[in-house]
Formats: sequence, C-alpha cells, structure tokens
Amino acid sequence: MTDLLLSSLGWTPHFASQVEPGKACTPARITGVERSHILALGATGPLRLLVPQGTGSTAVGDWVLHDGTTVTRRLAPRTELVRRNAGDTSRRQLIASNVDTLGVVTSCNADFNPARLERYLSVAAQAGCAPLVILTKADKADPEPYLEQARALSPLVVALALNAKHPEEVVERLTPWVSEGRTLALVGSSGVGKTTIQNALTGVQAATQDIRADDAKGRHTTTARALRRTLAGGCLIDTPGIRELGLVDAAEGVGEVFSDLVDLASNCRFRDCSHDREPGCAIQAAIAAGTLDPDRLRRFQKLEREDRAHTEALHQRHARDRTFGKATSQGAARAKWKRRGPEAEE
Ligand SMILES: Nc1nc2c(ncn2[C@@H]2O[C@H](COP(=O)(O)OP(=O)(O)OP(=O)(O)O)[C@@H](O)[C@H]2O)c(=O)[nH]1
Ligand SMILES: [Zn+2]
Repeated sequence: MTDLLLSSLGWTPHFASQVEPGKACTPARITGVERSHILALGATGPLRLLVPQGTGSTAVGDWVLHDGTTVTRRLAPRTELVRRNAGDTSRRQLIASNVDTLGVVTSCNADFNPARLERYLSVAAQAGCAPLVILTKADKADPEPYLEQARALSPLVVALALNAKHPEEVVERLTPWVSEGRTLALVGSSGVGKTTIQNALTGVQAATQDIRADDAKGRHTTTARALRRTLAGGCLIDTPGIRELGLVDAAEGVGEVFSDLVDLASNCRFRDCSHDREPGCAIQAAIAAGTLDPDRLRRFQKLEREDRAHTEALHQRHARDRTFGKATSQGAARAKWKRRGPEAEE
C-alpha cells in the first residue's frame, strides 16, 4: 500500500537507488515551499518538515528524505525546470523538479504564436521534460490549422486541441499525462485556460469567470499553488514562477527544438557562418529553394541571442561566486530524456 502510494506520486527506481540501505529515512515529495519548511506528501499523508539549511535549493516536485520532522536529504531529480530570475536576470531559479511533461497551453486564436511555443519547447527540452502542446478554445475556431502549425515546429511536439470548459473532455484527453506516477506542469499566457484545465484535472470547481475585472490590474486568479493530485492519480504542478519561464543556459534545448536548422548549418561552408550573406550557406540555400521559412531562422537566431546574453551574465556571476552546482544534474536529466525518448516509462 505504502509503495503503491509513493509510486503514484512518482517514486521510481531513480530515487530508490539513492537511498542508503539500512538508514532510517522516509521519502516524501515536496508539494509547497515556505521559507524554512517544506510541505510534502509521503506514504502516511501530508507533512510539514523543517529544512535546516533553508529551502533555497529545493523546489516543488523534489523528492526528499526525512526523519519525521526534518529533511535529511534532497534526492537528485530526474528533471529540473529552471528560469531566469525575474528580478536579477543573471541568476537562474529552480522552479520545479521531476516534471515529466511540460504542457504548453495556447488557444486557437490570437494567442497562438510560434515564437512563444518554440521558447517553451526549448525550456522543456533543456529541462528534460516532454513537451505537450495543448490548444484550448477548440470550440471557438477550427483547431486543425493550429495543430498543423504546432506540429511543424519540432518533431518533439505532441499536440492536441480541446475545449477546456468541458471537464470530462479535459480529463479524457489529458489522463495519459496525469495518471499514476506522472507529473504534468502547465505554462502559457494569461487567459489561455490553464486554471480551467487544472480545475478539471483535480476535480476542483472552477474559480475562473468569463469576465475577470482583476486582470486589468495584473492580478491573476491563481497565486498560491504547488503540487496537487489529479483525479487520475498523478500529479499536477503549478507555481507562480512556472508561468513566466525565461530562457537561461538553454543552448542545447534550443538546438533540439531547431534541430532542422542545426543540421542544415552543419553543411554551411564556414563553420562560423552567420547564415546571412556568406557563400556556401546551406540555410540561405534552403530558404531560396523554398524548403525553409525565413521566419523560422529569425526566431531561432533571436532565441539563441536571448539565451546567450543571459547565459553570459550567469557565467560571470558563476565565476564570482562558486556556489553553483545545478548545471550538471540538469544536463544529465536532459541527456537521459534524449536517450529514452519523451514517452519512456520507468
Ligand atoms: N470557450 C472556451 N473558453 C475557455 C476555454 N478555456 C478557457 N476558457 C475561458 O477563458 C478564460 C480564462 O481561462 P483561465 O483558465 O482562467 O486561464 P489561465 O490560463 O489560468 O489564466 P491566468 O490564471 O491569468 O494565467 C475563462 O473565462 C475560461 O472560462 C475553452 O477551451 N473554450
Ligand atoms: Zn550558413
């Protein structure tokens, strides 16, 4: 029973193998983070545990070991979602751990924006999460052209369209990503339907209204939230930070989403080709031949520039204070995901 509950929370051999045999330690998954305590779910139910060194290096979704009152260890995560710190863009901020699928929510209307989708897909690829594009408001417009565009962005994309206001439809379509042991997090612009989807998946009655006067003041209906169980037995993560993902240290993620361009560029005559006017540029040749959309090249270059600028600032800081130790575990999670494929089961 106990093991069953832990596995429905996402406990896998990856975590079990980190527990030293014979040590009296119990696992729990973080559902919320306070200043000096974490909220967690373990086999016995909800817990509030002290983190003696402060909660700065933990995130919602992490697995920890504890002795009943205190966290004794954080277990190395399988995936880490990181963003640029909103206040200080030269810092990276861990916002959620062990997310299997990053649900990128957009709607079948003016919110649909390939550049924004590619940015989120890059963040997902970098984190090691499988990307799922969820197109809402399929009741308002024909979703087919949007689905087609989303799928054309990257071979990594799985895309589906739904009417988020029909809870049964949401549950039926999204259950594969929120069933026992699986963790989903949603990102997307304000108003695309994230809260509506989450309410359907967790069985909570909708707090969203058709007219939200608060929006004009920048207040969102969704503020204090973290990891919750879904009706299908899995987990849903929603933290305020997850809604504003900025790129940092994501060159590999960007490269995966734009692997078509990376492959083409390897055929350019010059190694440092800027794909502008150089002779022998394979990318310009593809544009001239009509097989590559020049807008895609522009979006790729813009994301690369953005990532490079913030990553440089990050590394300058890194050189100043050498307390930074996340890059390796994130890279390992990403490599693992790449090896096993986004839909691989434990
Ligand atoms: N017709 C229709 N309306 C939808 C759909 N999804 C969401 N809505 C409506 O769109 C509005 C915004 O939905 P929310 O779920 O609050 O959007 P959100 O993404 O959580 O927004 P923030 O909390 O601001 O980030 C609400 O009025 C919903 O009822 C859909 O698929 N079809
Ligand atoms: Zn070139």
